[in-house]
Amino acid sequence: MKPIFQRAIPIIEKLEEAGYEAYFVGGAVRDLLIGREIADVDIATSATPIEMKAIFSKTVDVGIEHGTILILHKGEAYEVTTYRAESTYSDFRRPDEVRFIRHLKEDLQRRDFTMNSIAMDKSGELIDPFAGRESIKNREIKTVGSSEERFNEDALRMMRALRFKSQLGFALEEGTYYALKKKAHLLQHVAVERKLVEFNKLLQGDYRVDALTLLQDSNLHRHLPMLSQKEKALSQLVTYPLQSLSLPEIWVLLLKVFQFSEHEAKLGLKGWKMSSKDMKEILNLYQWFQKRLSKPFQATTIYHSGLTVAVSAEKLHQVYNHERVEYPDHLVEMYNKLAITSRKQLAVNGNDIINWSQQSAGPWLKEWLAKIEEAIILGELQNNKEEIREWLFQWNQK
Ligand SMILES: Nc1ccn([C@@H]2O[C@H](COP(=O)(O)OP(=O)(O)OP(=O)(O)O)[C@@H](O)[C@H]2O)c(=O)n1
Repeated sequence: MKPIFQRAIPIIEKLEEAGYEAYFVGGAVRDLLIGREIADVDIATSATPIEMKAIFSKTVDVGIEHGTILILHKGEAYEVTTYRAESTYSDFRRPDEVRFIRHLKEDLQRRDFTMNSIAMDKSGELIDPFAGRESIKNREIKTVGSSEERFNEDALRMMRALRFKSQLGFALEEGTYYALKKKAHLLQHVAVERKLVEFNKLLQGDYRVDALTLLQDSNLHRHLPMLSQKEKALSQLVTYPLQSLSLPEIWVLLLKVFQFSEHEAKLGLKGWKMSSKDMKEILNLYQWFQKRLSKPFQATTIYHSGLTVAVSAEKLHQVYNHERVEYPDHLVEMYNKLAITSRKQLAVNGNDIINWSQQSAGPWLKEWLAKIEEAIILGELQNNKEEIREWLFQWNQK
C-alpha cells in the first residue's frame, strides 16, 4: 500500500477498535487505481462526529453538521466523514436535513460518479458495488445510478463531470451526458464560488479543449458568469495552445478573446467572485498584455511591469498570435541590464530634491522623481546623487 494510505491506517484501526467501520473513499482511491498522484486521502466511517470526537483527542470541526471533521494525526490532517444518506454535498442542504447512516453501500450509492464510489479497507481490499473499476478501465465518467437524481442532489456535479473530463480525458457515458444536457439549467442555483473551483480545475486539465467544447455543447456555459452568449469566443479560445499557459494567463486570454475592456474585465471577474488577490493579478496582466500587443517591451515598460509579468505577457503574445511558445530570454537580459529595478533603489529621495530646489513639496515632486527614474532606466543618467543633482540643475535651466 502507498505510504500516503499507510500513514492513515492508525485512524481506521482506532475507529474499528471502538466498534465502527472506516474505509478510504473518494478521489484518493480513484486516483490510486488510475495511477495519478494522490493529494490527500479521505475516510468514511459509520461513527458520527460526536462519536469520533470521543475517540480522537486532536480534531477540528470543519463541517460537523455535514458529518465531516478533521482528525490530526502525526502532523497531517485527515477529513473523516460519517456515512451519509442524502447527498450533503450541496451548500443548500440544511444541517437538519442530513441523515447519518450506518451502511457503507448506501453512502457510496449517493456519491457522484462510479469512479468516485469505490471504497478501500485498511488491507487494500476494494469495495466496489457500482463497478467503478470497470468505468476506470473503460475510461468513462458515469453517475452512480440515476444521473438525473445525482444531478438533482447537487447540480455542481455536472461541472465536476466536465472537470474530470478535462483532468482525465475520460468520455462521458451516454446516459450521464444526456441527463447533464437536460439538467444543465440547475447549475444556475449553485453558489458561484463552488463553480469557480471546478472551472479553474477544468481550465488546467490536460484535456481542457475537449472539456471546454463539451461545456458549450451541453449548454452548461450559459449558467456560468461571463460565459453566457460567448459561444464564438469560447470556440476561438480552444484553438489556442493553452497547455503553455498558467491559470492566470488562461484567464487573461479568455478576457482577450471576449474582447473585454478593462472595465468589463473587472466586472466579469467580480461576477465569478474571485478573490481580490487573484483578480488584481489577472487584471494587471491583462493591462500589460494589451500594451504588449501594441508595442514590444522596452526598458521603461519592463521596469514598470516587473520581469514576471513581462514574461507572462510575452508568452500570451506568442500564444495569441499562434507563434511557437518560447521562453523570452531577451526580456530577462533586458531586465538584468536595468540600472535600477525599483524606485527604492534611486540614489536620491524626495527630501533631497526638496532641499535642492528649495520649494515645498507638491505634485511636481512626483513628476521630477519619475523623470529621474526614466532617465536612469534609459541609461541617460547614472544613479549617483551628485550626477542626479547636476542633471536636475541643467534640466531646470532649460
Ligand atoms: N458534489 C460532490 C462532491 C463530492 N462527492 C464525493 O466526495 C468525494 C470527495 O470530493 P472532493 O474532495 O471534492 O473531490 P475528489 O473526487 O476527491 O477529487 P479531487 O480530490 O481531485 O478534487 C468524491 O470523490 C465523491 O465521491 C460527490 O459525490 N458529489
